[in-house]
This record gives sequence, C-alpha cells and structure tokens, in this order.
Amino acid sequence: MAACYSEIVNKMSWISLLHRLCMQFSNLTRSQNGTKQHLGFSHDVAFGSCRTMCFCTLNLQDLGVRIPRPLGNGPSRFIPEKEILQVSKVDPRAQSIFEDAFAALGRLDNISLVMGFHPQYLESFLRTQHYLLQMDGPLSLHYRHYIGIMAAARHQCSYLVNLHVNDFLQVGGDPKWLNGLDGAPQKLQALGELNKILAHRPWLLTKAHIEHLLKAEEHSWSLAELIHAVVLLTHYHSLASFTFGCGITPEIHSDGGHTFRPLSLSQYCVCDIANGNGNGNDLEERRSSHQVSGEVEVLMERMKQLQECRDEEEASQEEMATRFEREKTESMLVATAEDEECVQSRDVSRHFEDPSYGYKDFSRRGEHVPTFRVQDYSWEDHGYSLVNRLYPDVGQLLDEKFQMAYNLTYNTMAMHKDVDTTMLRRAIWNYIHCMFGIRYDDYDYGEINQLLDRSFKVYIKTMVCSPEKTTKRMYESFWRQFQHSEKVHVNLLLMEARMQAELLYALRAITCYMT
Ligand SMILES: CC(C)C[C@H](N)C(=O)O
Repeated sequence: MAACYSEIVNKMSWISLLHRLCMQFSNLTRSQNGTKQHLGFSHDVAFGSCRTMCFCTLNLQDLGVRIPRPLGNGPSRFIPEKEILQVSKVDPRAQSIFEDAFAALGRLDNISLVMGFHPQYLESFLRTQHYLLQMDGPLSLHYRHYIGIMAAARHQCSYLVNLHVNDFLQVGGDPKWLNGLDGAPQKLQALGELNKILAHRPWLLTKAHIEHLLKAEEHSWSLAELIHAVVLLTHYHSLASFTFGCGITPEIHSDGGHTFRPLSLSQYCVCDIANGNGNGNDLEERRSSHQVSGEVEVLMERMKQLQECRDEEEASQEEMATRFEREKTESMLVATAEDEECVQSRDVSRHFEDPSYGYKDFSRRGEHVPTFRVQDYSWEDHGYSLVNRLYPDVGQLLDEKFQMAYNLTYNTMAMHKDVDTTMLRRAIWNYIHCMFGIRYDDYDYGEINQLLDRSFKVYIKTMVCSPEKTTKRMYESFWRQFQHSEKVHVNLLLMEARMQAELLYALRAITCYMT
C-alpha cells in the first residue's frame, strides 16, 4: 500500500509539473491583446489540466494521500514570476525557443525561463548545451551527465546536481556512482583533481595534470574525451554561477521544489496556489528609487568622462601594467558574502572529495595569482582552433556564444535609451578576467574602479568565486535602478567570462602538453 501511495504521490508531482508548464505556456500563448494563439499548448489545455488536477487532488486527499505543492514563486527567488513570464508574451522569438526546448527535452527548466529575457543568447546557449549533452561526441551520455554532476557539486549547486542526477539515471547510468566519486570508475575519479583546480584556482593547472589523465594506462583519457570533459566542467561551473546569481529555484518535481505541508486553502483556488499566484509575493516591493536616484546618471556621466579622457591622454605601458596588477590584487581582497541565506537542500558534497578546497581558503591569505597575458594565449587565436580540431563544431558553438554574450546590447541603461554601453560591459568582462589573472595589455584597468562600485564588485566576486554564497540582498544591493533583465544580462557576461577564463587555462595546459 505504501509503495502504491508513493507512486501516486510521485505521479502527482509530475501532474503538478505538467500543470505548471501548462500554466506557463498558457501565459506564454496569450498575446498582448489577450487573444489566444495556436501553439502546442493553449490556455484551454492548461485550464483543463488545472481542473483535472483539482479533481484528482480532491479525490486523492479524500484517500488520505499527501499532495505535493510547489514551493517558491516561479523560476527565480530574486525576480517576480510575472516579469519573467511577461517576456515570452511580448517576444515571439523567446516563445518559439521555449517551445523548441520543451519539444527537445520534455521540460522547460527555470534557467531557460530566466535566460528568456535574452532570447538571442538563449538560443545560442541551448544549441551549445544540446550539442555537448546529446549529439555525437567523444564521451558516452552517462559520462556527460556525471561530469555535469561533479562540476555542479563543486559549487554545491543542488539545482544542477538534481537535474543531472535525473538525466544520468534516465540514460542508464549506474545508481551506485551517485553514492560518491568513490563509486564511479577510476577514470572519472581521476578527473576530480582537474574539476577542483579548474573551479577554484585554474591558474595552477599545468601540463603535468594533463599528462596524468592522458597517460593513466587502462584508465586513461583520450585527448578528444578530455576536451569534451573540460568543456563540460567549465560549462557547469559557470552555469552554477548563473544559477546562484539569478536565484534560480528548484524545478517543481525536484528536491526543494515542492512540499507536502498543507496550506490553508480557504481563500485560494488550488490552481492559483500551484501557479504560485496565491500568496501575494508577486506584489514584491519595487526597489525604493528615491534613495538611489541619480545612480544611473552618475554612471553615465563617468562613462562620458572616461571616453573623453581616453581620447586625450594615453598612459604608458608600465603604468597600464601597474593598474592591472593593482586591480588584480584588490579583487583578491574583495570580501564575498557572509553565510546567511545560503540554500542547500541536498548533500552534494559526497560527489567530490576535499570539500574544504574552496576559493576562500586562499583569497583571504591573498594568494598571488600569476598574470596570464592574452597576447600569449587567447581564445580567438589558440583555444578556439584547439577545441575545434579535437571536438569538431564545439569551438564554433562556443565562439558564437562568447561573442553573443560579449556583444549583446539593447543600448539601454535602466530607463535611459540610446546609450552606448560598450565601456561598461567591457569593464565587467575584463574585471572577471582580471580576477583570474588574465590581462589585455591594451585595456586600462583604471576604468574598472570608475565604473564598478563596491556592492557590484562584491556581487561579482561572490557569484564567480563562491556562487553558493550569493544572497538576495546582494542581488538587490547593486544597480538598484536597473531592470531585472539587465541584471540577468550581467549574469550572462559573468558566466561566459568565467567559462572562457577557465577554458583558457585548461587549453593552455593541454597545448603545453602537446608541444
Ligand atoms: C548590462 C547592461 C548595462 C546592459 C545594457 N542594458 C545594454 O543593453 O547594453
């Protein structure tokens, strides 16, 4: 009987997932003037499912079955659900990407919904991810998901771990491997060290690490497999940053996505509760603009002044180098968040050894990060072709995705239109690379201090170095007048810059090994 109940409950969580998706799609399918469009999911279908659900719920409840209900309000803890759904209502491109993603995977995850603010980028992101996980490639499917789990677990990202645990099992992965890295084949265990270094101190990678993996006799990796693994590791480290940086909530059917605690149903329809519209959190207070008014204008003024100075005087090479070193050292000392509010619903530490090896262990001591000169090894001139040679098409896909993130602009700054934001976006990208010791010798790092204020730097540092410590307060305290979509935009820059930085170190080590 117990088994039978748990089966029903399991089904119910799927029904509720389906219902949620239907509601989401019903929201997506309603166009601005309220007329319905003919898509795979219509409001009627959603409404039908909702009614079925109410019906099921009541009957099952009569039988004494515990009914799961969603926790949280939509895809992000930081962004009101309505705002996220609004995007796809007004942007047909986002809508069609969502449909394709749903058709390909049978799900539409919260990451995609939040990335939907930037459909052009989302398309490139999903294309790459689909290629890495599902298309022909050196690694078997269960290896790919396991590597995703290992990478996400480094940052205690239970959201991504859960997603890939499900995928891993679905493609026939051995459940025993999920008990910990010890339970996985030696070949994967050997990847643990690379995972750890890449995630926290990629500058320490040497060709010896690569050699260790490629020459391990019967457990050795081929070069092509290693490239595939490196791309997956860096993809999931940076996606963990995005997940925490945007406060992505667990999928409804995952751990932490639902609860069995009953809610007072008196004033709400069950469908409203399931849709997250029942508890009034959507009426989230708008950011109090009077305290921060002028913030955007000050920033725009600084950009203008810097542009003018740029045209006037040029600093010497030595001065430019000093400015980089100063910014790099300072970035090491920016404190990341306190431990408050960290949400962890599943013990993921068992997936990797040495959980103590995190960023904080050395940043406080002010470890010296060596300088990596982009003239010596860059993505465009070196990394790209190495990846493309060993794992065809992936270099191209990554390149498109990097460019997309780097060049994405709507020429807006909060409420201002027609603004050239290149300087600000460059400062963000270069600051992240600077934290990793990567230097562009034609960039004046003095600009960073003019454009990125302290609370923004704390957010960036936390999100890139210890993403699991990102808090809602941190998200709210930087750029208070900017739109949520702009903060998601910032997250895309951070995520891609981080991925490229890790990749540069890994690929440079591989190149050293090969030559
Ligand atoms: C990250 C933001 C400053 C981006 C800006 N809204 C733009 O469209 O360029």
